[in-house]
Amino acid sequence: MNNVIRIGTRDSELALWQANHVKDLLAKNGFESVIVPVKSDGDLILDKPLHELGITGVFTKTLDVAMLNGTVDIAVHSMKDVPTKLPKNIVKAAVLPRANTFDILLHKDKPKEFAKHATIATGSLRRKAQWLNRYPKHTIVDLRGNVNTRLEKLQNNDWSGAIFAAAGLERINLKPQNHTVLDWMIPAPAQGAMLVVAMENDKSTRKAIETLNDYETDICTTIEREFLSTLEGGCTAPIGALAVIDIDYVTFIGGLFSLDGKHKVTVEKRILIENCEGLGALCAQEILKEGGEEIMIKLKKELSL
Ligand SMILES: NCc1[nH]cc(CCC(=O)O)c1CC(=O)O
Repeated sequence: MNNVIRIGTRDSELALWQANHVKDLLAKNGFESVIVPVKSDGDLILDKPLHELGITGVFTKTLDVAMLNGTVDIAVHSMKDVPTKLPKNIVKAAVLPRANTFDILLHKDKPKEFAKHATIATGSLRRKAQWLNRYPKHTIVDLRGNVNTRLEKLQNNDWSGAIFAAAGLERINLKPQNHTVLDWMIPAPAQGAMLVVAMENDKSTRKAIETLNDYETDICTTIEREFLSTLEGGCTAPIGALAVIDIDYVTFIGGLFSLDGKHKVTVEKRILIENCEGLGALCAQEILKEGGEEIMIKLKKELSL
């Protein structure tokens, strides 16, 4: 490594905030770094097809390529966007302390009761399935784009509300007036956590980045992502998982939903942290046994996973 760590990031407001956050934390620990926004896949050329390098993530592939090409030393990601299997030669260098894990609903009308025929916007199958499970008569419309784009679309449509990750809104300093924290909705595995990845053989960079690792967030997100990978759901399937540590215990809740929200299987466990190895896989196995297998088979057909 040259002494200045090059931080690769996408150029959305949220991504830039996260990269700058890592830069600040590194500075506190005595490491100099510089932000390198990586724009589009267009100008990134590799000598092998992406799948041969194990690159699969829609949100992360641009930065993976930049790292493999040596344009940047590390990449900062919203951890929930990162496929559970990292590309060849790229490793987890640190998991940062977690922010708010919950989803929130932003709505135009007063919170009270949701109208019988509310229309809720979200592009996430996990959010859609859980919303329809709770409010079967509501309509879900698709909403995509980065956080700013989605907020704009909410303003310009007559939807009752739209669902966001609280962490994303808080990071770009948006505190909307009418909102409801959806504490009943199981978040995406690793929601609210940031992952810093580096090249496996870049020992000196990894040593610097490791100083940022948060032990508890690392444990919790490992369990959640193990749950996800055991279910073989990928990052788009309607699967939620949340592990929380209090003192010596970890409490895990995981759920698998059918796309229409009609079927759900959930699992909840509380165990001593020292016994938590394999907890994610164990809970996934339980889900599969208790009806999850049928949901997964149907899902894989519907999503062509
Ligand atoms: N897939 C988009 C995405 N990736 C990470 C965040 C927010 C930060 C986080 O959840 O950790 C968001 C926005 C959202 O889900 O509303």
